[in-house]
Amino acid sequence: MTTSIQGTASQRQKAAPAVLVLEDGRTFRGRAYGAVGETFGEAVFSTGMTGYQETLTDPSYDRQIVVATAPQIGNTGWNDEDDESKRIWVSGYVVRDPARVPSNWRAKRSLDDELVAQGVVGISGIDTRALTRHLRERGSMRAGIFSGEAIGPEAELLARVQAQPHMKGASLYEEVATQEAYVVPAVGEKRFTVAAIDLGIKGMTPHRMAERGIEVHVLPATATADEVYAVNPDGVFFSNGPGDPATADGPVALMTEVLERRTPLFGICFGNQILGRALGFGTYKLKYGHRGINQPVQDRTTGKVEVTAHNHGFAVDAPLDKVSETKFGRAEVSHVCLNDDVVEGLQLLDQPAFSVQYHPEAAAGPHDAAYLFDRFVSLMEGQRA
Ligand SMILES: NC(=O)CC[C@H](N)C(=O)O
Repeated sequence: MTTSIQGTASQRQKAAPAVLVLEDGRTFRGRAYGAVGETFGEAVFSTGMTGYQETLTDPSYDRQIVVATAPQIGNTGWNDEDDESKRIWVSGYVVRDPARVPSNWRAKRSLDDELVAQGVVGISGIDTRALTRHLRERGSMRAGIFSGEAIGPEAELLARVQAQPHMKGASLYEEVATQEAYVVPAVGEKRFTVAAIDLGIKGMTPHRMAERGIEVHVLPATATADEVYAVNPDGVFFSNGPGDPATADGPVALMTEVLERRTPLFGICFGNQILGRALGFGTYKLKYGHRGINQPVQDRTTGKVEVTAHNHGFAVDAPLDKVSETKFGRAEVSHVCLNDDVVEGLQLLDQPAFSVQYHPEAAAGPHDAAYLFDRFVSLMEGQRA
């Protein structure tokens, strides 16, 4: 049977006018979507055709206004199963054509209603193709969405957007990470224990480990090495997370201790950038980043190409064409994005540690990269042997 939800929140609010103001002065006028009010963040575009529920609840999107390039959003409503964390983290949502009647067997409410319930301000009815081309040409930039009574004179709105902090230099992981440690039990027989440092972890990540017999101890971003080793881990994991990796000095110091102890290590996204830094590489901000679920990546260790899920605005600056000597031995770029040659993975050759810039947990996204969790298991098995 199909559940359909009639009468969305924007219909109830009679779609108040709304405006998106970019920091370079470009504006887009549309209608309120979700909560009515105002919000600020870095405007970025995501090319995923599906998976908006996972995108909106991914903590790595903290303080970002996400533009959906897919023109129709909300068609499958909102369910009680696909959240990647406890709440929506995007600071704003920009869509072209919201579903008037969402329909899916798992839907419990409309996306619009969920945005209202969580107080997330959005805008609909704008030319998202023109906006995306603008961001691609000029780069991701600060923006504000104003709707209803929040719409004031444009010069004032622009001045407020321009007064917002930049994403470069933003330290955000502590504001999204858990305060309390918790355990995700292994599914079936327990084979390994992993300490997972939560810098904005997505729910699917411990789940992908748990289904491989791993008991996952998720620890706060501020965990110390003593707290990590108190769980007696076979491996340590560093999660994805929001903000500029150049600010993550605490996690870099913790990872350095883990590397010194030669504990098997795996990092995803922010975790890859932290490994880059721990090895002595720099990080930099991409012009408009990679966000979507169809990005081609080559695993240079096997030559295979995989289609992968991405959400990153920063990247590691490491040489693609040679093995680097680091303080933890030889390191190489293991994965590269075939669209633009951005570093998508790192691996150490003299000790068990690796990371990827993209999302093998693939929520939402293709499952091509799930083998990386098996690689982590192999490293832990190797250490025991
Ligand atoms: N998903 C992530 O972990 C993102 C990492 C970092 N905040 C970036 O934008 O590059």
